[in-house]
Amino acid sequence: MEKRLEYISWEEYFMGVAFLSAQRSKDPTTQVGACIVKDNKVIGMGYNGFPKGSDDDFMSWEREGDILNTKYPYVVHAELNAILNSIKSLDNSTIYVTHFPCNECSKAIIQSGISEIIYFSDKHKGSDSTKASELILKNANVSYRKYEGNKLKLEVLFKD
Ligand SMILES: Nc1ccn([C@H]2C[C@H](O)[C@@H](COP(=O)(O)O)O2)c(=O)n1
Ligand SMILES: [Zn+2]
Repeated sequence: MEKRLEYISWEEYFMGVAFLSAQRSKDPTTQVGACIVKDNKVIGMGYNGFPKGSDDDFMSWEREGDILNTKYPYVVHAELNAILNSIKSLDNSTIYVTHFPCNECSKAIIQSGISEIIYFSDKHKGSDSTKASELILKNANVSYRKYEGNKLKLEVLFKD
């Protein structure tokens, strides 16, 4: 029998895990996922959400109004969750993210030892946060590039 040819590439696989992780997010507007990989093994995953133990029904997902009544001061970003959830040293690892990291996450990525970022969306390109990320990542020699896989959709069928 010939080997199966429809298998997905490593890049498609790990970006797929990042997008699957994003599906755990309860943010009604933007779901972000991250997957940290070393030697082709997943060593951390995360998605954006309120801190562990927070009462989801008490917290607000608002985007506007009094800052203290919005989600922004409280939500833990996907990249930081992936770093905090990781199971071993992140030195020279790669983080796959559904969205280009903000400047706060970029700082955490640099400090954790991650050396490469592969992102899918850069919809906030040109914003101050993205500009600051680009500057600080370049300065710290953390490389970043857009996803280059062919797949833009992966179907996961639960079957026998
Ligand atoms: N690097 C990032 C940037 C943002 N997020 C999260 C934080 C929020 O839950 C959401 C953005 O919400 P929006 O302003 O689009 O309503 O994305 C993240 O996890 N990582
Ligand atoms: Zn962030």
